[in-house]
Amino acid sequence: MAPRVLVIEDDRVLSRLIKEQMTRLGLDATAVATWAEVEAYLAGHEPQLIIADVRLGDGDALERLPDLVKGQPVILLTAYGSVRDAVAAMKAGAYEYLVKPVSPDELALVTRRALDTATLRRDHRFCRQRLEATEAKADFMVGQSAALARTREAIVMVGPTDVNVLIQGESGSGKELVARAVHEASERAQRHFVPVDCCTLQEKLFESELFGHERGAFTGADRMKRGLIEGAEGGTLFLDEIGEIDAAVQAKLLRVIETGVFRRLGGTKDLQANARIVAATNRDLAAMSEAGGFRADLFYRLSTFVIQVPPLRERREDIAQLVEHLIAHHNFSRRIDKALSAAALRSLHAYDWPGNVRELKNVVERAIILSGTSRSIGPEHLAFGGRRGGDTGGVTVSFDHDPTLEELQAAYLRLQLQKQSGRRAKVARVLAVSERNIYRLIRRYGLAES
Ligand SMILES: Nc1ncnc2c1ncn2[C@@H]1O[C@H](COP(=O)(O)OP(=O)(O)OP(=O)(O)O)[C@@H](O)[C@H]1O
Repeated sequence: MAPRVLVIEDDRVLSRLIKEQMTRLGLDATAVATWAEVEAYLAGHEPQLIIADVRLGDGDALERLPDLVKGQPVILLTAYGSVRDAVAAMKAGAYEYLVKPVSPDELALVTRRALDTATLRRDHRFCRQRLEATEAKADFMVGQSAALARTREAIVMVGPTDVNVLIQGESGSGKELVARAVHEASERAQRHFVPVDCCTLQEKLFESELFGHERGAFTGADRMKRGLIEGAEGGTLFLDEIGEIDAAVQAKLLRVIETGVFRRLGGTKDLQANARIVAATNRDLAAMSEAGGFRADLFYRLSTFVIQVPPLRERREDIAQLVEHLIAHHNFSRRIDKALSAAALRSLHAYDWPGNVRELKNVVERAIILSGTSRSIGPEHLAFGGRRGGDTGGVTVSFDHDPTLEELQAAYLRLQLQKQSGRRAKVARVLAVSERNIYRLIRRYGLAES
C-alpha cells in the first residue's frame, strides 16, 4: 500500500501541484484546505506524512504542531522571509520547513527523507519493544523450591539498593537470569542491561570491548569506539565469569568502582562511569583472592552483597516445572503438546545435573526431537551427558597414575577437542556447558593450540 500523505494548503493552485507531485512519487495524497477538514481526516486515517501551510484561514499550524508531530513527521510551508515562523516551526518539532515558492525537487527530496526517517524510527521502536519482551521473558525464573525462594528473596532485597552484587553458582545454574532479575528490580530497569563475557582469550580485545578505545590506540583502531561500560550508562553492567579477568583489567575495574572514573584504551581523558556492577562466577573467588589469583580489594568491592544460585541437584523438586517450561518455550519445533512420562521424570530426578538447568534444557530439547511424533517423552528419549538410553559407546581416558579431578577434566577436554576437530561450540554441547566455559577451560589447561 502506498504511504499516505496529507496536504494541508488553502492556496488551491499550490495544493493541486503538491498533490500531483506526491502522486508522481508513488504516494497516496489527500489535500484539504481547513483545520476542520484536517480533524475530520485524522479521525479516520493515519497518514505517514503531513505537509502543511503554516497559516490557514481558520487557524495556525504552529499552535497545532506539538500535537500533530506525535503521529508522523510534519513538513511546514512558510512564507518567504518569515524567519520567525521557521524557527518556531523547528522548535515545535516540525521535521523540516520549506520556504514558498516551493521547489519541486526540494519537496521530493525532503518528502523521501522524512518518510525514510519515520520508517527507521518505527523499526527502532519495534526492535526495542521486542528486545524488552524477550528480556522480560528471560527474567522469568521457573521453580518453587525453597532454595530458589531464598535466591528470589535476595534479589528483591538487593535489587533496589544500587550496591554491587556478586552472583555465585555452578555453570548453567541461572546466574545470568539472576543478574537480569537484579537489574529489573532496580531503579535502573528502564536503562540497559549490558552483559559482558569476561572469558576471552584475547585480553587486549576484551579491554577495548569493556572500556572502549581512542582512535589510533592500536593497529587497526581507525576510529574511536565507546566501551560497553558506556553502553551501560545509567544501567547495569553484568560481568560474567569475573574470575577470569587478568591483573591489568582488575586494576582498571577497581578504579572504576572506587572513583567512578575510567579511560578508553589509548585515552588520556578521565571519563565518568555510572553503571551498577553485577558480577558472576562459578569459581571460589574468596579462595582465589586469598591465594593471590584475584585482587583481594576488588573481591571485597564486588562482593558487597553475594547471591548464591543453587545447583539443580539441590532443587530437584523444580525439575518437573522446568521441563514443562522448556517444552512450552522451545523454538525449533511446532509440537508443544509433549508431556513427560512418569518414568522419564523419575530418571531426570535421579540424575546429578553437573551442567544444571542448561544441561536440562539440552536434554529436553534432544528428547523433543528424539520422541518424534509421539506425544509422550519416555526414558528412552533421554540422553544424559550426550549418551542415550542403553547406548554405551563412550570414551576412554587413561592414566598411568591416579589422576586428580583437574587432570581428568583436562584430559577429557583435550580428547573432546580432538574428537570434535577443535570445534568449541560442539564440545560445549557435548559437555553441556557454555561455550565461554570451554574457552575458560582451554585457557586454564593451556590447550589453546588443540
Ligand atoms: N530458574 C530458571 N528458570 C528458567 N530457565 C532457567 C532457570 N535457570 C536457568 N535457566 C536457563 O538455563 C540456561 C542457563 O542459564 P544461565 O545462562 O543464566 O546460567 P549461568 O549460570 O549464567 O551459566 P554460565 O556459568 O555458563 O555463564 C539459560 O537458557 C536460562 O534461561
